[in-house]
Amino acid sequence: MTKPIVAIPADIRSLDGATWHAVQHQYVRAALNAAGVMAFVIPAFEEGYDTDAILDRVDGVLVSGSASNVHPSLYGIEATEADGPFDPARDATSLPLIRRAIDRAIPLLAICRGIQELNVALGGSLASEIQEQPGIWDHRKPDIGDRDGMYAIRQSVFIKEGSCIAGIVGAGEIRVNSLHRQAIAKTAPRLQVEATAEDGTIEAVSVIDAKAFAIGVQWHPEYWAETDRPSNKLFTAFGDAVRDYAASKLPAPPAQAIA
Ligand SMILES: N[C@@H](CCC(=O)NCCCC(=O)O)C(=O)O
Repeated sequence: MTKPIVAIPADIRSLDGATWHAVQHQYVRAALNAAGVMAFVIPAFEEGYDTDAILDRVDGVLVSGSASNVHPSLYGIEATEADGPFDPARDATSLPLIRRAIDRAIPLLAICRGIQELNVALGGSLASEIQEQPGIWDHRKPDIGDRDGMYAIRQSVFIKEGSCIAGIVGAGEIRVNSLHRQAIAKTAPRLQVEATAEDGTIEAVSVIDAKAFAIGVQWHPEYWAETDRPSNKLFTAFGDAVRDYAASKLPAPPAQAIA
């Protein structure tokens, strides 16, 4: 069997006066080296998308982090300038992709902006500038020039006993990185909380009654997926689910001819 393929929805970025559909290398690298799957970058369009045409051709969906925020109008809040930056094309692409992947039992791993999109896609809401709330830590990207420093593992997360992630990395404390200023506020009805930080911030969720792997994490397992044990286990489990889904689509072998 050839390698299964995961779709990674792109961000819209401007570079050299041109518009790019972009995905950071760390997601593609983790998909290939830790999950053992190929990745297709899915362009981001505000209109005219055929979500099922994409999902017909892939075996999983990996929703990446990004500096942009989900538009607040998508969870019933009027946006201000301070809620940005926005990426309406990514919102319009990834939210339906998430909903349909869950409906179709296609494995889904949603990271950072991805867990926020998963929550909004299923009817939840987000809190902004969480570090300004009493008792909430500063979860933002550290002000450090090099990427290993930005993505350094520096925070504890507590995985709930009996959760899906506990079945992959074990229950209890793991150490993770953190690069976000928003977090889940109202948890979508179809999501269960799998892990929290010490300050109560929701760090991981799974889809209740999902027929396939359907997990969101607020941290970045992709960055250290080749070297950090919990990060590697998450990506390996995602890869296994993607392989199982790909195998389930193969035609049944022909019945043995009776001699
Ligand atoms: N809206 C989010 C975005 C969180 C996120 O995905 N962070 C990754 C940052 C990647 C980068 O800056 O390159 C928020 O909560 O801030």
